Amino acid sequence: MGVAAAERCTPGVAVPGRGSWLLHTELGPHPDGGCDAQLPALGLAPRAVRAGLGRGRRLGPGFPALQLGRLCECDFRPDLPGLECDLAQHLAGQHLAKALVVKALKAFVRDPAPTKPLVLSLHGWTGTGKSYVSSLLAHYLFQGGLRSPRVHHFSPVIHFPHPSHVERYKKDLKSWVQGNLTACGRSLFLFDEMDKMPPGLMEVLRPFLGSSWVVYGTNYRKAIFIFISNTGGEQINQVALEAWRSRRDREEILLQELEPVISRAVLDNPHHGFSHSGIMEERLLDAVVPFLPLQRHHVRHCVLNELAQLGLEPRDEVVQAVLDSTTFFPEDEQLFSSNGCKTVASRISFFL
Ligand SMILES: Nc1ncnc2c1ncn2[C@@H]1O[C@H](COP(=O)(O)OP(=O)(O)OP(=O)(O)O)[C@@H](O)[C@H]1O
Repeated sequence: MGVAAAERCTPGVAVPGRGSWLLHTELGPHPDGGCDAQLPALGLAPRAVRAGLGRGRRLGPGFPALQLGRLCECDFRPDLPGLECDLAQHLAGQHLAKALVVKALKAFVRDPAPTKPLVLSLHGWTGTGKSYVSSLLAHYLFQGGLRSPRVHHFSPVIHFPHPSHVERYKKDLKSWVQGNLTACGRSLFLFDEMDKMPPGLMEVLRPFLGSSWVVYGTNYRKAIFIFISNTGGEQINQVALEAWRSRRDREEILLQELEPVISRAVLDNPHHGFSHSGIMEERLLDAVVPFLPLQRHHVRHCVLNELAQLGLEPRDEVVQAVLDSTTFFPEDEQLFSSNGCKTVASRISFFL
């Protein structure tokens, strides 16, 4: 998107950082009845509706399956132009992530009957925007954004399943996903800290991510799954560093260069949730999304974003103070921010 288009965008939205990533649901389906709760009012049994949707046949006069599909969109209110604008204005230094995410979502959202859920795996160094992009997706896809009852988070750091309890957690995780999808097929699942998952846990997700017709009587093909991890971050940084050393424009870095190194890093990491899950081997990921390390001018962009969020004018002395207090690597070139833009917000409040 050109600058002219970006200037026409609505102002950036307040996107809560990781600190406000609250868990909506304990393991188990969301307590509100979801779309199915609306169906008896129409004289329809949820099970019959799902069966009808599955076979694509009419359920009665005036209720073709597709109409019912729309009725069951819950909080799903996609605003892709809004997302594109926000990314163009506020996401710094991530040309590949921006293009990939928008392309994948456009294709998925426009398809009234997707053959499989959308599955994205985000990879990169700390503070480069993975959670930020996920929260923007939630905001522009679901009314209520991260707080929508259709947006579900799972983090091993919060749930902290002990390795010896994996079998029990597998059952819980399966019924959590299944229950939430039964309540609403249009659900977003965010799996954070994928590199800290106990081995074997993610295996239970495999049936939900593929293109099987129906699993456990639930239409799950309209769901979106996002997996987040730092695995592959070092390898992405290395490719970005080599590009810089050979004076290649950062925007010339191609997905084809990064995808294989990320996949290798994931497969080589026994602590990554995909390890032994079959998810990568069965090619259930629709996109591996790389996040590049952030340079000085990207951190500057983050500072300006943050000041605008606070309703403040850009102030050179604040921008400079934040940049001066940020550490960069590698030691010789001082090129990439050690923690991306992660500490920008807290540093600004210190220097204001
Ligand atoms: N590329 C970016 N463009 C604009 N702002 C960014 C970018 N990356 C990070 N930020 C800012 O920094 C904050 C922290 O980033 P975020 O939590 O998305 O990093 P992350 O990649 O998920 O890190 P981690 O791997 O440590 O979880 C964001 O809320 C956002 O304000």
